[in-house]
Amino acid sequence: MPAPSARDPVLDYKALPKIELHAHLSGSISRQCLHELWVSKKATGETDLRDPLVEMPPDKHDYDLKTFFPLFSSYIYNLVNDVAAVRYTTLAVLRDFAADGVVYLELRTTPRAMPAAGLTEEGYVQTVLDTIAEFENEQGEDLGKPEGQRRVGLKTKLILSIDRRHTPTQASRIIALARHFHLLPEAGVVGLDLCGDPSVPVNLAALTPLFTEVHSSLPSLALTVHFAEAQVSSSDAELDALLLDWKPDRLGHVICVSERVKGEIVQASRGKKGDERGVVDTVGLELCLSCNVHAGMVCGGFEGHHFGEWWKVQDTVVVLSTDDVGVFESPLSNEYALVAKHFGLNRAEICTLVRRGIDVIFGGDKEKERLREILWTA
Ligand SMILES: CNc1ncnc2c1ncn2[C@@H]1O[C@H](COP(=O)(O)O)[C@@H](O)[C@H]1O
Repeated sequence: MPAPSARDPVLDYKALPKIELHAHLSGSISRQCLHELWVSKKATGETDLRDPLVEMPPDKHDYDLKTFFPLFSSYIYNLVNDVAAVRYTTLAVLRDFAADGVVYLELRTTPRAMPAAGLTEEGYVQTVLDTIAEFENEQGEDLGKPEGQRRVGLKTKLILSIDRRHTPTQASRIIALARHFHLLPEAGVVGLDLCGDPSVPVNLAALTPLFTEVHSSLPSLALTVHFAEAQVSSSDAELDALLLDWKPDRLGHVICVSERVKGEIVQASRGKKGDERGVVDTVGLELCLSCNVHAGMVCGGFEGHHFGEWWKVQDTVVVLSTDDVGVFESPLSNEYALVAKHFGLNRAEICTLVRRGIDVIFGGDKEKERLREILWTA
């Protein structure tokens, strides 16, 4: 669809309908939402944590890989610790993405049991899926509005994350959950992810057979992995196993890659054309500029980001993503503004960049069709 203001050379990045494919649920909760949750828990004596606005001061974005991961294990997970909190924060995250003009979201989250609240890992996933359904119903009411006042709705699918810290038993349980929820009629879960602190060694010997098995027995369940996020997680052994044995459909971050590995990525992408799995036919690269720059994961600021190297490569598809908008506070609309500013993309190139993302979503052909209709062509 052409943009309502197609002749205006200045793009309204918020109004631009966008695709977000790399967003961690717990990292996408805004400070304000965490604060509201804290206020209500404090009032009922349910928490003795510090105010999130003190713990994560507004405008502090320079979390590096050492200070970033403990935010979850030592703080956010202790605040978001029951069904009501998961529901409240998930709803807020969905509303924030929708308000920023995101029309298709693949949200990822690590299934987390909350024994004190009587919640199992399965119950956690069910709660997130129920909240997505609730949000979509809430949006549905918008369809009753007269034409011209309707928003294009946000459609959300879920990816289940396995953390590098997980034992093979935990990983097997999450794969089984993904399989279960993927096979339900609504198929709310569309993929698996490998995430977590890159400084934690990943147990490739144990995980590789698990991932290759699910890939071959349930090809429609797609796979994305955090790839070469830091030097310490970029050995040849790790990158070769992830890329060549696991055969992921998308790669997150892709920072510390040698020329040889870059060539392998392009080859893997070309190889997908004839891949009988056919979830996507090109490897997608989920690139998160603000996160990488603020966390000091790349050198040379925004201009030095490897987006500049990849976005014109025809054999792969780059999808701009936010990673953890709650922490780094750069919404997807701003990520597009940043690439326009630092890499000189014009209006047509931005629209093309967004539309190319359609090819690497995990959400199926019907959703691809909807996106082809609603994403701007110019
Ligand atoms: C710097 N970028 C990143 N690299 C690797 N893993 C990341 C991440 N950002 C977030 N996570 C992973 O996502 C979890 C929080 O969301 P969920 O509880 O799953 O919804 C974190 O604990 C971490 O394992």
